[in-house]
Amino acid sequence: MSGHGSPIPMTSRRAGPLQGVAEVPGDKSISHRSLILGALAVGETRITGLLEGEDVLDTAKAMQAFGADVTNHGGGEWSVRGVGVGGFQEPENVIDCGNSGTGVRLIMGVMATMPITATFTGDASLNKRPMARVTDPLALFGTQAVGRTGGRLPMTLVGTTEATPVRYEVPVPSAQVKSAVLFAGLNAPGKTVVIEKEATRDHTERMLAGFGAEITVEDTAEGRVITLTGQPELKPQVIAVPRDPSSAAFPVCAALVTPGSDVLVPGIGLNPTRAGLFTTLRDMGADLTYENERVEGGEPVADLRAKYSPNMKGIEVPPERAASMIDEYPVLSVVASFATGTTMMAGVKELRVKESDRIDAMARGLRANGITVEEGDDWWSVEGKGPDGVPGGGTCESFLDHRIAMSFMVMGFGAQKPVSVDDGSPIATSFPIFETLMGNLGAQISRDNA
Ligand SMILES: O=C(O)C1=C[C@@H](OP(=O)(O)O)[C@@H](O)[C@H](O)C1
Ligand SMILES: C=C(OP(=O)(O)O)C(=O)O
Repeated sequence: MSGHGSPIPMTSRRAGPLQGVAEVPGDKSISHRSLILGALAVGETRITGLLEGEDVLDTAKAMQAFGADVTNHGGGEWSVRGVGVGGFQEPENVIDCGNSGTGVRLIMGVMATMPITATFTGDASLNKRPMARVTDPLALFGTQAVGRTGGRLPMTLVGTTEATPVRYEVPVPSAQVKSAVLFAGLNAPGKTVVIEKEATRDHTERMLAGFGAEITVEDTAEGRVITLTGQPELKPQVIAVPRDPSSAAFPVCAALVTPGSDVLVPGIGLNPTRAGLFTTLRDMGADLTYENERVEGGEPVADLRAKYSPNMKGIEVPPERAASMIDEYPVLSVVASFATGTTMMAGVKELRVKESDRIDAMARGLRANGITVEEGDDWWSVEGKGPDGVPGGGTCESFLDHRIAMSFMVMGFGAQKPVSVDDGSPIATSFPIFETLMGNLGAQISRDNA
């Protein structure tokens, strides 16, 4: 859990080129779902490459509290002995999901249609985030929720004993909301239907099918229509978690803005619902290539090669691409600072309800480093200073948000003066080896404020 220890100030500065191979950790979204679906299967699911970041470790603890048997065998190998759909026991204590929106929202969905009561909490960041987007559709199944004003954590959910399946059109582009409804539908008899107007990451659909659930996805005029048949027996799986494209974004973007760099980031999942950043960087003129393209575990995968790219141009990022790169806008805004011209990012209101208000957090930090930023409710734009024109020299607040902290570290590698963050401790939620990995490529990060 982040935010419970002392803050870790960090500073990054220009050093030589970044070179070498960056083996980023396992995908966070798939790691959460591997533990949760493993806990709902009958028998033992084995997982390799699990992300051992704080967010996922909190989900592992939660699955244990609900009665699954979760074992860490070391070296990223885990096993989960599940209790079957509907089989969770009532936890004896409050479930603390730390910094993780994905963890808390998915787990709320799972327990919502079981005859148990559970209370959820998180850190200062998670306890500010909206939960009604999940508890509203869960109420349609018959689940009751009582939380703080505005639908905030801590919050108690009383699972329903008589779930009826629902048909729900997700009002915001959110894979967490979609997944919570599908997971609740698992223990409702009959067909639960979820409709999303814009496609969001589809790991839940793919993994439910992999665990043996009956699930169909249709592209219609209404949007993506997902139909799940409730009360399946889920079969335990052997899962190799692919490396996280959202973590790969950091060494990739660092290489693009650091003179002389050439970095290989192997084995990155390029599921189209996740790969929007890489398309955008290529549209900007980044020297980013896909090598050794292949299919692994049913997902497209490639080795990414990123080289210093002094000729990038600002672009208008297509709003319809937002969901496929939603966590990557902070680091994209850093790359945009090193491009020529303006980068416009629209249709991104969801950025305001992440671990921090990411438009506000980035705008403040970018301005502190000499960059001009404009913003509206659901858009923002960054004026590029060119490859060698980013002043730097600022200290930025990370607002308990790992992606804000890592983005400003990337800025410092290419800026004229060092860039600092007040607290890099949240980086451990999703990318615990970030400092070591960047250091091995030749980057300079120190634990102090310049
Ligand atoms: O389902 C998931 O694993 C995630 C969904 C996204 O959140 P939203 O559903 O709030 O868009 C994303 O930002 C988060 O990092 C992971
Ligand atoms: C938004 C994120 O995570 P979560 O919603 O799970 O806290 C993220 O990792 O960028």
